[in-house]
Amino acid sequence: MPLQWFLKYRPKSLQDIENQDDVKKEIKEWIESWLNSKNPTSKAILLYGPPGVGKTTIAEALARDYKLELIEMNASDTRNIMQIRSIAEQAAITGSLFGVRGKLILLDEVDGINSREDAGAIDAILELIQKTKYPIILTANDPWDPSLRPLRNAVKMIELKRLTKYPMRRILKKICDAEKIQCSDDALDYIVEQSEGDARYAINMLQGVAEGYGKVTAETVKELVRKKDRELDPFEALRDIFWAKYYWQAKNAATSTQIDYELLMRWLDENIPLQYEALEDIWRAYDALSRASIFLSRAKKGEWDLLSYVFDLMGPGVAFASLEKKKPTYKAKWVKYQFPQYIQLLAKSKENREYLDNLLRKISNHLHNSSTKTLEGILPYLVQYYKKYKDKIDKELELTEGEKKIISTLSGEKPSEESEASGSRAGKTGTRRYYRRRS
Ligand SMILES: Nc1ncnc2c1ncn2[C@@H]1O[C@H](COP(=O)(O)OP(=O)(O)OP(=O)(O)O)[C@@H](O)[C@H]1O
Repeated sequence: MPLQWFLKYRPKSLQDIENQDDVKKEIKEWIESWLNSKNPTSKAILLYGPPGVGKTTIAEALARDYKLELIEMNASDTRNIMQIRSIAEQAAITGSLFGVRGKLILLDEVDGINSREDAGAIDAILELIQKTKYPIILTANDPWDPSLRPLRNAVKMIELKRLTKYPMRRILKKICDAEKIQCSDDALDYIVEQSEGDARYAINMLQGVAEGYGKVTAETVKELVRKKDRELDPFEALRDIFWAKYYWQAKNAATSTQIDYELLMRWLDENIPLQYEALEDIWRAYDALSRASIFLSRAKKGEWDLLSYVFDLMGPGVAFASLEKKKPTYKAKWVKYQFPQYIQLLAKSKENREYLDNLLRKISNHLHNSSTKTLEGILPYLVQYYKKYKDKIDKELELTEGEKKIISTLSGEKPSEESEASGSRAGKTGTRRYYRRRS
C-alpha cells in the first residue's frame, strides 16, 4: 500500500506548520526555557484542540528542530502504563547524567485514557511529570473531563484552533504540486469547506479523489467528498467502499452510514456483481461478505466484540476483493447502484406492485416530483426515516395498510413466510427489469 499523503507531507519543521503561529512561539519559548535553564517555565505542556490541526505534528517538528530524541507513545493504550513508569524512573536518573542533548517525551491522546479501567494511568503520568528531567508534551482533543483535572493542574495548557481557509488551501496546493496533479481552486475550496478545519481529513479527501478519478475538479470532489462526520446514505457508502484504495476509506464508509450493518450487507450483496467484472473479484467479495455475515450472527449472540470484524469484512474485505485495484492504471468504474434485492418481493405480485405505485404517486404528488426520481432519490430516505417519523408520514401521505407494509419490507423487516419462500434469485431479474422499466 502506498503511503498516506498526510504522513508523506507531514511538516518536518515548525516553520512549515501552517496557521499556528502563537502556538509555535509559545512552544519554542517553553522548550528553550528547558534547554537553557534548570528551571523550565513548566515541566509539561498539554496541546489540546480538535483533530487534525497539528498537535502531534508540532511535537514531532519541535523535536527535530531542536535535535531532541523523541519518545512517543499513545497514552490511552493501557499497555503503555508500565512503560510510562519505567520512563519516569529512567528520566529521573539519566537526565542528570547525559545533560543537554536530551529527549522529548510525547504522550498522545491523554483524553483517551479510561479513568475507570486504567486507574493507574493518570497517576503514572503525574509521577512522570514530577520526576522528569526531560520536557514532556501531552496531547488531547478534549481535556475537560473531570478525571483529567489533576493533569490540567500539573501542565501548561496550550490551545490549537481549527485551521482556517487559506492555510488549509496552501497545505492542499503544496501536495497537488508535489504530486503533479491538476487541482482546480474551486475543488480545493470545496474540500476545505467540507473538512471543517481538519487537515488530516482534507488531505485524505484530496488523495481519495486524486486516486479515484486521476484529477481534482469541482465535479469530482462533489462526487466523492463528504462533509466531515456526516453519515453516508447507502449510495455514498457503496461508492466509498467499492472505490476505496485504502483500508481506512472502506472502514470509514462501512461504519458511518445511515443504514445499519444488516441493511448495508444487503446493499453490498445486490451491487457486488454490478461493480466488479472479474469473476474472481466477485467471488472474493462474496466470500468476505459471507464471513461478515457469520461474524454478525455470532456477534448477535452476545459477543459484540466481533462486530469490528463484521465492519472489516464488509468494508475493506469487499473493497480489496478486486485485484484490479493493485494495477497503477486502475480507475474505478462508475456504476448506477441498485436498491437491494428484497424489492423483488414488491415486483412479484400485482397487488404489491399496485401498492408501490400508489406509494410512489403519493410521495411524488406531495413533493411535485416524477415517480422515477421518487423511486431512486426519495424512497430510500423515506424508508430510512419511516420508523422515526411514522405518525407524521402516515398522516401527511394518508398511507393505507398495504403501502405501510411495502415500506416495512423495504426497510429490511423480515418478510412474511409466503414472500420469503418465493424470494429466490430468479426474482432478482424481475426487480432489475422493474427498475429499468421505470427509469
Ligand atoms: N498546522 C498544520 N500545518 C500543516 N499540516 C498540518 C497541520 N496540521 C495538520 N497537518 C497535516 O495533518 C496531518 C495530521 O495532523 P496531526 O496528526 O498533527 O493532527 P492532531 O492535531 O495531532 O490530530 P489528532 O487529535 O487527531 O491526533 C499531519 O500529518 C499533516 O499532514
